[in-house]
Amino acid sequence: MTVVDEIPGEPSDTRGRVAELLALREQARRGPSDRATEAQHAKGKLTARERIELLLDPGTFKEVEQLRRHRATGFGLETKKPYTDGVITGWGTVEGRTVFVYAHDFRIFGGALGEAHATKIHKIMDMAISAGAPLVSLNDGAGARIQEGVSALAGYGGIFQRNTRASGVIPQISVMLGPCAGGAAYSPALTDFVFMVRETSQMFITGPDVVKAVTGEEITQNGLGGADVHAETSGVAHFAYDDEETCIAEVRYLIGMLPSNNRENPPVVPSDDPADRRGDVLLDLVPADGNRPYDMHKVIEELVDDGDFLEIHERWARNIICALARLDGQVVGIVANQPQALAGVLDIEASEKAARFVQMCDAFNIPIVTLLDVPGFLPGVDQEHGGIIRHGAKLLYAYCNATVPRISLILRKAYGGAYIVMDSQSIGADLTYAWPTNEIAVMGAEGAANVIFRRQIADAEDPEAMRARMVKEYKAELMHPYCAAERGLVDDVIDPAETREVLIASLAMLRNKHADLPSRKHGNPPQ
Ligand SMILES: CC(C)(COP(=O)(O)OP(=O)(O)OC[C@H]1O[C@@H](n2cnc3c(N)ncnc32)[C@H](O)[C@@H]1OP(=O)(O)O)[C@@H](O)C(=O)NCCC(=O)NCCSC(=O)CC(=O)O
Repeated sequence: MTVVDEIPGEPSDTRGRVAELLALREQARRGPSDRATEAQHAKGKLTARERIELLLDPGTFKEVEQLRRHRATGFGLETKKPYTDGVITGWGTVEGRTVFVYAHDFRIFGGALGEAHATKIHKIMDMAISAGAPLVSLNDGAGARIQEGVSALAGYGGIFQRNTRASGVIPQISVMLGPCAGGAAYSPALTDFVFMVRETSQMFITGPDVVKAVTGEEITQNGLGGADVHAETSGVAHFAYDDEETCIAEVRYLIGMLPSNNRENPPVVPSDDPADRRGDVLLDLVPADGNRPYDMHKVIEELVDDGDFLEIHERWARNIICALARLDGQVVGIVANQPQALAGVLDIEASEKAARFVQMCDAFNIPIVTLLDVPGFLPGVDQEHGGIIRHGAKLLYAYCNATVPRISLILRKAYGGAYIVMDSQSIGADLTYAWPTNEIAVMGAEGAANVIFRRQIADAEDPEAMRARMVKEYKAELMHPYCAAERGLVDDVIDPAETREVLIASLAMLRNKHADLPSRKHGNPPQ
């Protein structure tokens, strides 16, 4: 196919030229063939343009480089030069705010990335960075375009470099809507959020065939890198949905919670939910007995505007909850231990999950509210050998580095290192509150008594009675909020029913907080 073949006749005037342009545009818009579109639909997938229509406000999409074609030769490429080169790029709006987008067109070379395709993506990324607006990638591509060899690989490099440069400057959201292998999987890993759709999207560095050849393991594409695997086991995906429509609707919802760039604050949505609404239900929701589990989701629901929150990494590392929500219309990031999963302990995965979330909130001017009910870090050989020290340090580092408003509330227990890590006053929380059920201590009473009263217990006539007495004494002496309150380590002990009002008043006070870190190229965070 040549350009000349496609231009009808010899247009002699401007109207003729415009007709020619419209014909070319229509050809680019339609894509390769109806058969290819039917094949895409038959796989349960939408086309790139249908996806863009779902993502953006109706009629707002402005396409860039629609008439771009590759100039590669060899392997028959010189006769196959489709417009767009397999990726549709441009911008539009989501709820009236500018958003940039690129979408692989699987109908063209399986959405595989060649040189022209890559440079289109580079351009749209540069535009998004310059304009200070979020970038959404709708991924459905087979990785590097094999026929273009090293040029395709270099094209990926340019994307990765821009992803990294844009990190913390504009929100970057990757939506996985097809098989994404090799190079196609690295870019999403560099972005802020990864969305996947069950059954139709996969991410892996090497596919099942290579895995079988190298390790002998037999596995399906979904078993290796499907949405559930990445949302529950690897943590690569933040969100997983059953269909593309729901997935893209949730992307729009997320964008509504984020600022356009790191120089703006997140959008405020006025709320009818009264700022001083009491939460008496909290008095029964959280048992005073520190060993009894409860669902922290219900606490969050009670505190935030209209009970509405968006949980990130909902099914990975469930012992910690990370969510975006609004308090009196202002977006906040909530980090909360979940006593219902592994007693809310901090382990390797929970530390990694929360560290990335805290970092994201800090980058995008989202105040952080931390709800503590944590028995400590998870002991065990697996955890130690897996590097709990450096993974736990990631969370510590993220909090210590965060300059956004930070408020922490200790609901019940807060023991040892986990207490310090979860945004204690000593690592820079702006305000710390405690409920009367709070217990801040180096460790739980039983463990503490066994260590510090070991001799008295061993020498006693009735060791068990002595142990019980010592535990009781330790609890009475240390395990209540007033030790911390007396030392100024919590700013106030509050009635749980007043928590929403206290948080909202504290956030209002901190709205104009400004803090600078020491001048440096960048820190060297634990990895
Ligand atoms: C992505 C797939 C699972 C999709 O399978 P499907 O059965 O749905 O579709 P399909 O195989 O018919 O492919 C659709 C069309 O896309 C073409 N096609 C597929 N992969 C291509 C590629 N990488 N480069 C160029 N064209 C490619 C096919 O030839 C076909 O063209 P036509 O329609 O003309 O017949 C499979 O195509 C696949 O495994 N592709 C190879 C993936 C890969 O190894 N990529 C390189 C990664 S390495 C990399 O990126 C760098 C690195 O990290 O090392």
